[in-house]
Amino acid sequence: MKMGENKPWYNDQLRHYDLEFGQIPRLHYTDPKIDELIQQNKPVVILGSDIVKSAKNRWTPEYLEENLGNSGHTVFLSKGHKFKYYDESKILSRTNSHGVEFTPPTKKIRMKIGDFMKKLREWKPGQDRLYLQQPLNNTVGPSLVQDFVNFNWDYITKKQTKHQWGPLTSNLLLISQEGNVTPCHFDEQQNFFAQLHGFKRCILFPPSDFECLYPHPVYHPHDRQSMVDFDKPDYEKFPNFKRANGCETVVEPGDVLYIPIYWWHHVESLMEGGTTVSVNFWYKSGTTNLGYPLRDYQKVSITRNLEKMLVEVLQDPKEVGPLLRSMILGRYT
Ligand SMILES: CC[C@@H](CC(=O)C(=O)O)C(=O)O
Ligand SMILES: [Zn+2]
Repeated sequence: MKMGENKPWYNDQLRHYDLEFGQIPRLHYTDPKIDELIQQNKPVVILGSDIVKSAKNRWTPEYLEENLGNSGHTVFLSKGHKFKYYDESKILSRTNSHGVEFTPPTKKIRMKIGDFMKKLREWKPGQDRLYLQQPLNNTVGPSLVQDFVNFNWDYITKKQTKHQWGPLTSNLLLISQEGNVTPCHFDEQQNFFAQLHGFKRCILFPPSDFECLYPHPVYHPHDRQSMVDFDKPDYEKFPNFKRANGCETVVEPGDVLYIPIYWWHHVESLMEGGTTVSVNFWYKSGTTNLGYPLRDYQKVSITRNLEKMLVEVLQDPKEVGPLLRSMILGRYT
């Protein structure tokens, strides 16, 4: 079905990209195919579950303003609609002493929820955009704690156990201004991404699209982020981007999207769709029993470890390319 038909949004609320995307399966939570897909490390949208029923459409921006607590939260500011993540610890690292100039694309500040909501209400085009991204912790108000306790932890924990995931590491609360984009990246955790208010378009690519999405080097602050600007792809620098095999869905309140570990994902709050609220559940991956042939995400993990070791031992990132070329050209190619 074309995106947007018989749906509470319109196609022109979706940003336009050069690629065509398949559809991520959307299955009722009782469908056994869900476990098959999770086992295969493939994405699926879980429908009609009560996983976050206690927060679905209840965690509205106004309710959160009342109940999130007054301790101040992490807010990112951006000049444009993109909020590209960067690892602050890698800005100052030694390997960057080789003149890798890095200007953070967003500003990270702490803001009280009341100020954040006021800024959202008064926002004018041309002003910095805002995105609140705060791990849920014990500073939230009692009403939110109750809602959180009332998530369907039985269902979630059963999935975690059945698929031998590691421990839950965090739940990131996301309050996004309409139209904001989190550009394409992958995480090294399993993720149940729950949509609570408003609509978000999620475009996912398999780990095997590594060669099409050109991640920054591991030592770079934008490690795990794609170098390709989806709004204006540079096909000279990134020719394989046109071969990327994306699939997409628009998550609605109550939907839970399984974003498998090492899967690339681009997330956008629909334009003119109002403020959106999501919460994710990040799990460490379980112990990897290496079966052969290796899975695509296992190969990505191996290349990352290799890259880290080479940068560490060579010290100068500019030596990694020549060394790898001399090692493989004419011998493994
Ligand atoms: C972190 C922000 C992003 C979600 C995501 O990347 C994740 O849950 O891993 C989004 O919703 O804008
Ligand atoms: Zn992510």
